[in-house]
Amino acid sequence: MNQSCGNQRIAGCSFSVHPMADDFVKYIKDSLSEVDTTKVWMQTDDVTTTVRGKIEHVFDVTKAILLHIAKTDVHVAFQGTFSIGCPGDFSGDAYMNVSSNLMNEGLDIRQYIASKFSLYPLGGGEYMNTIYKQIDAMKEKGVHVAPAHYSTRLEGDTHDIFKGLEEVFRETQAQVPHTVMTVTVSANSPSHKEDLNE
Ligand SMILES: Cc1ncc(C[n+]2csc(CCO)c2C)c(N)n1
Repeated sequence: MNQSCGNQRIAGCSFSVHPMADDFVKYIKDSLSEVDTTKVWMQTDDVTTTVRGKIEHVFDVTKAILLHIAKTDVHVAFQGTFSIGCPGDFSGDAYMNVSSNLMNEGLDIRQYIASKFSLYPLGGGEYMNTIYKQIDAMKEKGVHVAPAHYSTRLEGDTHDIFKGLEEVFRETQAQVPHTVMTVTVSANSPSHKEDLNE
């Protein structure tokens, strides 16, 4: 299958948001319709939404959907699987021949989140070195980094964390044929003592 267009491969994220509110359907539907998704291929079903396109737009859209819900102060969980180079994926040319300027940069709010991410560099050799290098790199990106079982915990502002995750994903995918990264986020949790909005 054709995985590339020009010299960029198609990336994607399959994700769910879970707003902890009685009217969760409205939170989900509003966020999906109000965020600008014109630069990604998008499909929603009862389990997840999948967005596919250039790396920068996949991260821009997923971050914007999370922020759109979190800015209302509702407690929301996000779970996403980012992937690039999947042998089964194919390129949607319309979404690769777009400019790199982001469609949702205007969401200029500070939102504290706690997060855990796991990186899976596939098809390369020294996968643990790649992972350790990227965890170390994360420590230079202005977010709090702590070890966790099977993942690495990140705490900080949503923009800083998503920027860090995008850089980790981008650098890893340049080194191995197939990269998968899972990300779990909790925003506005009653467990959070620190909140950058206050
Ligand atoms: C990002 C995202 N996409 C899809 C779902 C699945 N889902 C659960 S309730 C609902 C609205 C009613 O159809 C949908 C689409 C989700 N949770 N988060």
